[in-house]
Amino acid sequence: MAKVVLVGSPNVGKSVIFNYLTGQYVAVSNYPGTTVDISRGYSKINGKVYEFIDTPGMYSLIPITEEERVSRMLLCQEKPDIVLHVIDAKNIRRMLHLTLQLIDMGFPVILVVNLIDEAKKNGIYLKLECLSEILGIPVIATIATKGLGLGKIKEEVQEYSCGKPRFSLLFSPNIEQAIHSISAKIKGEYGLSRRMTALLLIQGDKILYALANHKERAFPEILAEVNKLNSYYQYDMEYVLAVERQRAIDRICDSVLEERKIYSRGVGETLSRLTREPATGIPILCLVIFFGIYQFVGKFGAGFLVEYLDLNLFVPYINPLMEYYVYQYMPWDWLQSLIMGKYGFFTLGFRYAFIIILPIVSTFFFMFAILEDSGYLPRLAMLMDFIFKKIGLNGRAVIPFALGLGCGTMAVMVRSKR
Ligand SMILES: Nc1nc2c(ncn2[C@@H]2O[C@H](COP(=O)(O)OP(=O)(O)OP(=O)(O)O)[C@@H](O)[C@H]2O)c(=O)[nH]1
Ligand SMILES: [Mg+2]
Repeated sequence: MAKVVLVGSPNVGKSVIFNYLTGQYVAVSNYPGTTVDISRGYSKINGKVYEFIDTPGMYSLIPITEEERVSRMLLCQEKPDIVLHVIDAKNIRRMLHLTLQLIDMGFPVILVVNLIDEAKKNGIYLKLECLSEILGIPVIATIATKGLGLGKIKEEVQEYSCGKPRFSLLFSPNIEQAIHSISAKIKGEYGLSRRMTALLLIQGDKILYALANHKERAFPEILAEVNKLNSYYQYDMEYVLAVERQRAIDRICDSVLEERKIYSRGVGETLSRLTREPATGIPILCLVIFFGIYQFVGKFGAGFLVEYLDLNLFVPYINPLMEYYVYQYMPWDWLQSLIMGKYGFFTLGFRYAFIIILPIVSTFFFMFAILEDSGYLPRLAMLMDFIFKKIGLNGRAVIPFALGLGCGTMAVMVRSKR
């Protein structure tokens, strides 16, 4: 069965596409890091069954987060027949880094340029045939949320014959020289092309170092080559390679980015900027906490609704009805106290769940859904990033941190889900 893996940066629409291709449902949200583990699904295209695999978002092949490690391991171990690299059309300059790395890894890549609608809103138009021509791989434009272009992915998947991509990025001569001599010394199997294995070793990839140390007899010589190359440069090799790759990407983008009209900022864009910048973002955060959480969840949900349900529903109707039926038809004292006693099933269980927990949880999730779907949470994460960086975390930690003030279990659950 042919295996198709969806990879790409966080929040580019991989899971929306996966859901369409397989008819399954995996969580989709506008918060990066929604998918934290791999999901598998199957789809029949023209009578042939394909296995599709959704992966957690990854920015680069050199993993920093646990999610990136999962995706990288999957790519190396599962030997996919096709890799669907899903990218955000708005940020093509940043996104093509991974495309070039995937090509260097030796994978048959199909490039899915998603969020075309958002790119257009930002005045970004792309000549995708030209991009496909330069890279020598199929390039498909999609708007996943509207289902546009997704049928084309199925067509390309079944038609894709793994030819050699036309584009091959050549680094500076001394780097190419080091890649050449390290590749020649590599004898082990790592699920990557030799070139990519050498490139990762040059960049000091820890996972590969540990494996190569174990597998390669010539590891000391490989290490000597890496150190020699490092000594030519002032910066670490990951940075040097990224800069060289970026130059190549900029050249590609010069012929692919059709026009870049700067429209006057819409209301959405202005709001987005205001929520991200500390001078305005922190007062907005205070307003969200005061009105959204304190007034709406605290005063309205936990105060007004709780009291309203108790005084207008339970006290006049449900309590007397329950008392009547229980005392009338249940003659046993123990059963009466089990249901209606001070700590009874009705008194403490049902009544508390209905009049206390339900209004609080409903108003909280209602408010949370608004914050999530409006796109406020990723902006809050960006706003908080500079504070959290000081304690070795990033802005995304704001959610489990805030939840942890109320309930440790929730915080741990959210952390492990995102
Ligand atoms: N406007 C627009 N929004 C999109 C498009 N595709 C996906 N989205 C939205 O982008 C957000 C992210 O989608 P996901 O499918 O969760 O992204 P993902 O790549 O799986 O993200 P991670 O699991 O975090 O790696 C969701 O809010 C989607 O509704 C698109 O083509 N246009
Ligand atoms: Mg996802």
